[in-house]
Amino acid sequence: MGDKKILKLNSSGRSPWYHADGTVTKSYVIGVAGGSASGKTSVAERILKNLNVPWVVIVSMDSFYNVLSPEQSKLAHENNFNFDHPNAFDYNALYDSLYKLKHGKSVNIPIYDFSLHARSEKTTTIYGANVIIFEGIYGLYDKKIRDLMDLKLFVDTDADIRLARRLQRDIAERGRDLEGVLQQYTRFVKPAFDDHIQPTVKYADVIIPRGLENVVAIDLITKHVQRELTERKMHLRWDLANTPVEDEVPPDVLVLPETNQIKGMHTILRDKNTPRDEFVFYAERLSTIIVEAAFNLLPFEKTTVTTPVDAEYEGMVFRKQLCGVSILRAGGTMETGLRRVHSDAVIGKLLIQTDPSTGEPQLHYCKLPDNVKDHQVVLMDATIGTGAAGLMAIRVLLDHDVPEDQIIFTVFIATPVGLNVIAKAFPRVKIVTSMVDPVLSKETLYIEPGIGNFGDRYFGTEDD
Ligand SMILES: Nc1ncnc2c1ncn2[C@@H]1O[C@H](COP(=O)(O)OP(=O)(O)O)[C@@H](O)[C@H]1O
Ligand SMILES: Nc1ccn([C@@H]2O[C@H](COP(=O)(O)O)[C@@H](O)[C@H]2O)c(=O)n1
Ligand SMILES: [Mg+2]
Repeated sequence: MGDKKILKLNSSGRSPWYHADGTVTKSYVIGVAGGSASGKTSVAERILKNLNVPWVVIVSMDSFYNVLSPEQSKLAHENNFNFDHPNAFDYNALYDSLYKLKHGKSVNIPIYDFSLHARSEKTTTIYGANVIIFEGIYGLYDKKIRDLMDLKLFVDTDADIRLARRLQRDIAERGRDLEGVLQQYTRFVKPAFDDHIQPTVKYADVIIPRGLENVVAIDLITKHVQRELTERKMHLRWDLANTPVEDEVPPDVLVLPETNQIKGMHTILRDKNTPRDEFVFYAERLSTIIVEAAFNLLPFEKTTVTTPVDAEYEGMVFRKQLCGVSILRAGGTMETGLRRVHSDAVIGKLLIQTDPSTGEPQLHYCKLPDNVKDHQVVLMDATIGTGAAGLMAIRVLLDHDVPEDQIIFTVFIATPVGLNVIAKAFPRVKIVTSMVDPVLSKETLYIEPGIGNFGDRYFGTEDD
């Protein structure tokens, strides 16, 4: 079994947008170059904040410094290694990572430790992105890397201010002393800037004089990127205040017919006074019906069997492998239903937690069978509210090479807004829900009338 643990994702989310013809809307890549301590990292962070769109990541060139030999490491600790020469970086690894990210694949980015002059043990896993902000002194140096960029920026800050800031920062944050910073600066940093970094300004689309202070330039850049994202239809937000509300259920979503039986089960499940054992019974009964409906969408083949009276019966058989993937915890409530319908199904699990204040999802745990791509996947959650957790779960499945049309997403309740978010991003994923609830509260992100916290009611953890 493939077992990945993602400790913390230090970005504001992720996912490129997949189309019905299998093509991907590539991530929007912004390159930020400039001298050391010109404000590249600060500008990248400010753009990320001001953009206010989901799934923006910053990739720093520092993560791609070449690994030093013991001799080079010794020189580095004596401030005698040239970290400012263009050859100090691994451009191939950098290109591979940016290319993968731009095309919706996940990457592990090393985290650099300036005190050790080495990559730390930790890496950050990034699952694709809408916007990638790539920053570093040689951000615009390599042609192949430049060609991945949609927007190229150069931060232009006076040399004396750069030196003053570098002194302060490197002493406070990078374990250096005054003498060492000055020695490194005069010997390597300044000449490299003049000879190699400053000349890359010619590749920039926009020069930002004074970096972070230049509020007007940052504002113009932010607006430009937002416009570009809107044109590429990558403007979906988790902040529902700015999300256009869509009342219509997308045409391809399968909503179970509202029979008395379904309505009766919903009545029991939605009633806050329903005791837990009854809740569990009806949740499992309803999940069985939902999974049965999902099964009808799976590919069956014709087959012939012989009956006990030696007659032939022309029937249908499901020959594919089935994997149920529950979005923990609430998706686990559908597992019994899945097993009742198909006892051979293997189960995968994703722990995705949504920040209640922003509605933004984070992937914390991922356990999927190694060959998940060869399975028909029934993705299970209790509800689709904003659609954020579902989007991330689908993104993770695609990243494990599960074709989009091999995924069926099953839930008890969905909102029109969440259904639209998912259907637009992943039009070939089939969605099955037993009911659609009209309201998703913009304040609390609760579904109304809703069922309450499905996981808590099912697992009996309401008082935890
Ligand atoms: N406009 C600014 N005013 C004051 N300090 C700044 C400004 N911009 C950046 N800094 C500080 O200067 C240092 C260098 O900025 P940073 O963004 O790390 O530059 P770079 O990534 O280009 O090396 C950091 O300590 C940062 O907090
Ligand atoms: N081990 C290292 C690696 C790099 N540097 C210096 O960092 C500068 C690049 O980072 P910025 O955030 O300042 O762009 C570069 O000028 C190197 O001199 C280092 O000191 N030690
Ligand atoms: Mg920096």
